[in-house]
Amino acid sequence: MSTTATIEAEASLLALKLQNGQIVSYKSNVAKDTGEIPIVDIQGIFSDNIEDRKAVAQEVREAASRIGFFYAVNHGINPEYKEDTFEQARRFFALPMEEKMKVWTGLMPNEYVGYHPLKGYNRNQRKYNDLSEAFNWAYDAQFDPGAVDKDRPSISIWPEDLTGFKQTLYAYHSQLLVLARKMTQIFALALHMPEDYFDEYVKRPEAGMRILHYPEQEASADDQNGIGAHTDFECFTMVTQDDCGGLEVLSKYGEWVRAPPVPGALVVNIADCFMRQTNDFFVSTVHRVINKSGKERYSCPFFFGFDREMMLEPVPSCVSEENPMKYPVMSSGEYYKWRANRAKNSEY
Ligand SMILES: O=C(O)CCC(=O)C(=O)O
Ligand SMILES: [Fe+2]
Repeated sequence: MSTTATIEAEASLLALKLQNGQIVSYKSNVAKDTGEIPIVDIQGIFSDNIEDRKAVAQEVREAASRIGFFYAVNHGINPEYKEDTFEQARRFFALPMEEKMKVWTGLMPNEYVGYHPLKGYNRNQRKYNDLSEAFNWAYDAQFDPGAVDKDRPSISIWPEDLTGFKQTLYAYHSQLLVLARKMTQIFALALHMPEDYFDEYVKRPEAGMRILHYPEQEASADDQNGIGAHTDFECFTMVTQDDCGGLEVLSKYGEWVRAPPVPGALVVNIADCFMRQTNDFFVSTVHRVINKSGKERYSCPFFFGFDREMMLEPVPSCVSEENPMKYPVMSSGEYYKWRANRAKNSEY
């Protein structure tokens, strides 16, 4: 089956068909600095005073419903975790191809874990394949300080002879997991729901993480992406960037907006499960990376979503008789499996 590359939709609009079936249009392929992505100081989420937590939730509500992206600062995670993770990323991606292919994601049907080779995908049907490689791993109850079920097996695959690799990556994963559960409560407040509304959904969360390596790109942005335009699958993502830049976000006005690194910040973005559950109130915004920094870029997204067993029922504050649910209800697990398969299918 052939899918759309960049097509001339109208006289001056460009369009893309995404892996989730959505068609998006934009005015120009050139990104701008518009300052549309807000910086949210999230320190108040740790306060014992509900009013402090609600104040952060209000800013999150605005960002999540307008552009679907924000920078979270004062999140409390020691920057050493990031540095240690990037050191492991450099070590892993420098391995010979045959070593990396021992944990190839193709060995794990229906799952997104393992190694995704350089130029393995062409998400937007560009002239050259996407110039990035990645290693993904999944939630492991052994490394979850809040685990309800420590013996639950994890689905990840790990390289054998890389001492300290798994431990270092999970050290950061655990920190982000704790923050993500807290942020889930803030998202509940942001939706004008009780703070514990999603607690049951995240006891056994979907909490995948990945390290990515983007070599310096020589081809033009019209001919190649680092990672092509896409939306994420889960509820929300927290991205750790290095200082190269290159992340771009598609605004609802059809403009590519740069999301440059902000020191110490995590980039938080809404993903498709949250958009579905909030009946499009939260927006899962299309994004991509093009590394024109002249340096090797590394990044580390943490994807947080609901227990695979839970149904993606609409959030009550987001539906009404006048605004009925737009999406069929399915379990998170069914949705992830569908998306993982589409993402790994090179036709898209
Ligand atoms: O590398 C980044 O900054 C973002 C990567 C990304 O969007 C993804 O892996 O889904
Ligand atoms: Fe993404």
